[in-house]
Amino acid sequence: MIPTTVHGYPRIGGDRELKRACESYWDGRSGAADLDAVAARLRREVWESLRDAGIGTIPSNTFSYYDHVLDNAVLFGLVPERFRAAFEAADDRESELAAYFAMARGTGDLPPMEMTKWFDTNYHYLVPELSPATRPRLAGGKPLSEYTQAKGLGVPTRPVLVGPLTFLMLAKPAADAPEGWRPLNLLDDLLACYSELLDRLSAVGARSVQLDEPILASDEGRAELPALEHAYGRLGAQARRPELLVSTYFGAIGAQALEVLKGTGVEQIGLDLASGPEGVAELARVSGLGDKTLVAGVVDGRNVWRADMPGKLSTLGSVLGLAGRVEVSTSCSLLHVPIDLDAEPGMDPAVRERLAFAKQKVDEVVLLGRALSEGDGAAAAELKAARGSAPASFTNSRVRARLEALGGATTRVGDGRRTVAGKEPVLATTTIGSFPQTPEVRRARADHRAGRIGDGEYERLMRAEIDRVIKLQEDIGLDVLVHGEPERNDMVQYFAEQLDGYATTANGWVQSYGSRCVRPPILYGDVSRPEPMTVDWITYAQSRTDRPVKGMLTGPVTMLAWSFVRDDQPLGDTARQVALALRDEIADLEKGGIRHIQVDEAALRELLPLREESRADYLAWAVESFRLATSGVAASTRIHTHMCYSEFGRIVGAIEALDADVTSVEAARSHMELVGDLSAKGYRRAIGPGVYDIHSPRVPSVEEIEASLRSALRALSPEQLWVNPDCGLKTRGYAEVEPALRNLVEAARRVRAELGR
Ligand SMILES: Nc1nc2c(c(=O)[nH]1)N[C@@H](CNc1ccc(C(=O)N[C@@H](CCC(=O)N[C@@H](CCC(=O)N[C@@H](CCC(=O)O)C(=O)O)C(=O)O)C(=O)O)cc1)CN2
Ligand code: MET
Ligand SMILES: [Zn+2]
Repeated sequence: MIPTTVHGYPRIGGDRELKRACESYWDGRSGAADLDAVAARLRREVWESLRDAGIGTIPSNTFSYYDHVLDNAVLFGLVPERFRAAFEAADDRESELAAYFAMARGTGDLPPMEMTKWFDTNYHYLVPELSPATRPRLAGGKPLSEYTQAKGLGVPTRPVLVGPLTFLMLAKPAADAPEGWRPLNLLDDLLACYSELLDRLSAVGARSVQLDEPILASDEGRAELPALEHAYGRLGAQARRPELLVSTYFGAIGAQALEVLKGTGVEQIGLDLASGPEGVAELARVSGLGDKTLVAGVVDGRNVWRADMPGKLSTLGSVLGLAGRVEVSTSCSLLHVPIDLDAEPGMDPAVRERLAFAKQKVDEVVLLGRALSEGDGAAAAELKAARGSAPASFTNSRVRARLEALGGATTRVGDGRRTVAGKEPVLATTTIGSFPQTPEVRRARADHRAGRIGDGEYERLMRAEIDRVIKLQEDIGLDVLVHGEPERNDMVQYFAEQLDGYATTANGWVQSYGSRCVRPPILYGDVSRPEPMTVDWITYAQSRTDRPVKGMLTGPVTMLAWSFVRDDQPLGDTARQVALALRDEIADLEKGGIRHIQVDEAALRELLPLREESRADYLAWAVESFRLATSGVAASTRIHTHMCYSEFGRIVGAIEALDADVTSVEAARSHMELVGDLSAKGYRRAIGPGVYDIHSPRVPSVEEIEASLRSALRALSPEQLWVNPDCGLKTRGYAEVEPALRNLVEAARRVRAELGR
């Protein structure tokens, strides 16, 4: 029998039980015991469903209350200094959980750990903060207790940990670390802790342990081959330990890294054989893995398309002779896909029959294992149900003809766009778009969806909300207003619901960070806009005030990044179709009298390829599609854009090339690093480096915001500087948002006064 496994499984529960349990615990509506009980049940459900599906080796420790990188930091006592006392003092479950969630979410006085994207996915992890003073130690027992829980249920499992190299390379030096010191300097100390843990896991009976090293798919990871060799040389040579699976994913790792791993004592190597042909080629280049096990990641863990079974079988066939043993697997954890397609009975069958969510992917893995061991005959019928080519109805020739005709005509007629002076005050204040999605707003949408209220009533409620948000902003004294986005369930899904070529799900939730989830839409065919999407809402908001209201749209890159996208044409072609729809929307907004239009490219940095060699091509289509969307406007119309996530250093050129007048960016959790990046590279447009972190419930003081503004002004001219939070306010409550924005406006006023403006 060909063995099977998966690298990980969604942990939120089919009905988002984990989200509800956490939020209820945070609100004080339930206690630690309730939360732990939900968690134990969710873990059990995953293990049992994998077992019942016929998966051979089942992973454990893939569960997390908030984030698995945070869990790994806590496991090894790598807690930021400001949380240390509470962490060390925790002596019962309540205080332990309080210390854990404080790191993730912050407290009244303490800012949370920085959050950033997990490689090129929409999942966020918490960034460990390390310094030479940090002493790793085996401080927790989560992998042990989860292993034991599963064993008690009769399910032997393979505990999963973030590998030492990936963990250290994703960490950042704490503020007090000396210049030039790298977290990787802690490798030896940390390896000692992994060793101790492996020893203990072996003692409780674990047969194998999975160490995830996706960093090897990036250029940074590939540059650390000596560290790789050292780490796995050492762990591999350990006497008492379970078998080691070093799992790599999000791309091929290069023949050199593979050669290094092959030379160590680890028994199993996991390779991503789904993201391209390189994986198999590299395996051949190193002449196979000898007697090691190849965990062959053939079923793509990141998209929702059904696997091409004959193709997968042929890939598996080609690697069978290249390892001592081959285990069929997904390319990565299934964390990034929704749980069950069966929860989507309402979806268009023509689309639905082409899809596989986590549960269906598990079945694909099992089927491949069977077909491989018993010959294709055994599973012939199921194997034939391969995807086939897309039906003609997914194509829209009008869109294709229009794009063809437009060609490369995407230059803006810009004059004076870059001088802010005269149009808005210096240090103009604004927000990123969304205001709190209150329980009332969400309930109205749920009622509307369920037919409990009609279109008229829903529209009335949303307009009332817009009235409130406009009034509040006038009262606070913001310069450029927004309508608050109350009518949007999500900034991507909302548009996908109105575009042809896109399907949306009712229950296809995927974790984004902590308890926050999204339902990524599915872009399956040519995209077009049957009618205006936002014009009524925005023009309504503008009719309620004399101040300018910004229209809000989601840009092409972000529409793709946060969706599951067809894989039968280059992403750039798909982006152009989305851009064309946005171009029409922008023209309609302009016709409606809207003078500021923001096109969010929140995910521009996130989608940057992990390998340098693919970046220029990506940035070219990313910039081109943004300009296709925005270049139709008059010179007097202001184009804004917004990007989440810092570390813009390497894409400053592309940001400049977007040709947006004003760019607002996340900077609060990463302490204005980016302002330095931008000014060092000669960035001259207007920019709004977020002055406070919207991911935390903390209200920033006037003085704190003033300090941020002064620090930004060391690198930017007053004309260039806009003042705004670092992202949308949808996840916050009014109790925090109102004082925070009042402080923001006051801080801008004081700094303007200081400048005599
Ligand atoms: N797609 C996407 N990716 C993103 C972001 C983003 O905004 N969108 N932002 C960045 C950070 N990530 C985020 C991800 C999710 C959320 C978020 O707020 N998610 C909401 C759900 C948003 C949503 O879809 N809301 C729907 C459904 C809400 C819902 O759960 N309704 C209840 C019923 C509610 C009631 O009766 O009161 C239900 O269905 O059970 C709506 O408002 O219509 C959540 O998890 O709570 C925020 C940021 C990066 N990536
Ligand atoms: C995740 S980026 C968010 C941008 C969007 N306009 C908002 O304010 O919510
Ligand atoms: Zn944002």
